[in-house]
Amino acid sequence: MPDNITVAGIAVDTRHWIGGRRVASAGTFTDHSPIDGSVLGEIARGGPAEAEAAVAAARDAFPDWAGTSRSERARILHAIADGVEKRMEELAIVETTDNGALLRSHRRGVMPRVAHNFRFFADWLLQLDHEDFETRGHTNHVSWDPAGPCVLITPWNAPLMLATWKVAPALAAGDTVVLKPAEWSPLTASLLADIAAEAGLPAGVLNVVQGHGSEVGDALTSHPDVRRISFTGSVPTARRIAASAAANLTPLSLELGGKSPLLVFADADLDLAVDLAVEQYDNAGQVCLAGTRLLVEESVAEEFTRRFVQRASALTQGDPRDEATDIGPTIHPRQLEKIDGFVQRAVAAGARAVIGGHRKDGQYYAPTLLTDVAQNSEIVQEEVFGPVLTLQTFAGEDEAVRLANDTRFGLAATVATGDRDRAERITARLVAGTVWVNCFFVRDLKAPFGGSRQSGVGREGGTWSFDFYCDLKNTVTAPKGWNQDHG
Ligand SMILES: NC(=O)c1ccc[n+]([C@@H]2O[C@H](COP(=O)([O-])OP(=O)(O)OC[C@H]3O[C@@H](n4cnc5c(N)ncnc54)[C@H](O)[C@@H]3O)[C@@H](O)[C@H]2O)c1
Ligand SMILES: O=C/C=C/C=C(\O)C(=O)O
Repeated sequence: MPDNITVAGIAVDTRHWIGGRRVASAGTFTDHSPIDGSVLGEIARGGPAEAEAAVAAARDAFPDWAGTSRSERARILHAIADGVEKRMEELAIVETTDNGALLRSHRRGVMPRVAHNFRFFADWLLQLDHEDFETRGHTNHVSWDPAGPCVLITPWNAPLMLATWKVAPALAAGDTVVLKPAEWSPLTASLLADIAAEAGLPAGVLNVVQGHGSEVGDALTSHPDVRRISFTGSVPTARRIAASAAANLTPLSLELGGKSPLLVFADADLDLAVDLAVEQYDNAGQVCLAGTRLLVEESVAEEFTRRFVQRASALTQGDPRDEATDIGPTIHPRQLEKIDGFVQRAVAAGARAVIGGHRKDGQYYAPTLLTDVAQNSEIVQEEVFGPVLTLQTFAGEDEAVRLANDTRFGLAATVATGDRDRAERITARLVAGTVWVNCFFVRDLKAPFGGSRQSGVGREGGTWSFDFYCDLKNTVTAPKGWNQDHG
């Protein structure tokens, strides 16, 4: 197997990155581009042996990295961000070729966010502090100690953004990392390994193991030397990981799927509400936070639908490298099958496709809006992870909240209303990790991020990330007992 492939003229190493060295595997898996199904290359296919080697490398590198000063760790994280910025265009092109998301989004939003992930957690580390407090004259001092090797497992829909959202705080915390990117989008994680090494991150502090979750996952998540597991992905995989982690009671952070509602009240700015609804087709709907259930107040439903169809029909679908494209392909033929299966079963059950409802050439799925859907139907209850929205109507706040909360998920919700008091009443009653009012996907990394119910376990972001990736320690010091000479 060749050690490198070339993607749009950019060399990407296809091997693992373990202990500061490139490591091949006997087996490989084939990586395809969703843009046209073409073969990008053969990628090292890790198994238990590579998992073991990567955890050993992370364990060996841990004492030195944990003992590195906060300011030095922050300096290296900023140097990684510099490297990301220097290679921004290459990262954007490789990511688009590998996962099919829009090049313009990678250039303008996603890759800058990747750099920001490193800068933000570097800076947050430097001011991470807790005010000491007293208990009967004793001082309590809280500290965040590095915890050890972390296993980070990430999905394909925003590969480098979601990987670095975990890698950056883990490294800032003084932990070492084994990153397992998704097998449908393995390439930018390999480039990150290069960038981190160039930035001076010591060998073994960041390791990247490629391969199928089913082949390499268990060996990583059941390993007794692993101190934290952070996973972003689907609920079924999360269950397996949690079961595997249970053997060692390894602490877990799980960021999972969603079926988020977008509530449109009659008093909303209807053009804004339509913009927010159309935005849910971003990344061909392959966004965990997507508000895929449009819940619209009866009195404006007809007008909302008219304007929505007008706006959605103007979207351009096609090659994600083209600046004019609004919606690219789905990630994989299997994902396309899955999406179409959901839609065809919904239609068979009585749903009406107002727009879309069918595949297009290649791996593209037409942006779809389904009405006449029952609250307890599969299409309303299950995550499709494709450009498929449902529309239901409600009469009044109680029904809006009842429908919004009536799934097993609780990742996010969006509320469109012109009434501030109503916004407060509604948001207080919604079950969701993030609620956006008259906006969508505005993210501050200081904020807690995660899901309620089956959308996740725990929260990351700002200090919450450090709370997860560190062993918190409280040191209680008595006022007495000091040697007089040393005060
Ligand atoms: N909440 C969030 O922040 C967020 C963000 C993005 C995506 N997601 C969710 O991710 C899902 C889509 O991603 P996906 O299809 O890649 O999810 P997935 O669960 O199939 O895979 C995610 C990762 O887990 C790995 N994996 C699979 N089996 C494993 C096992 N037994 N042990 C260890 N690792 C294993 C995969 O190789 C991949 O790297 C959707 O449900 C989406 O909502 C959530
Ligand atoms: O598809 C899911 C997107 C998740 C976004 C984040 O995890 C984030 O913005 O940190």
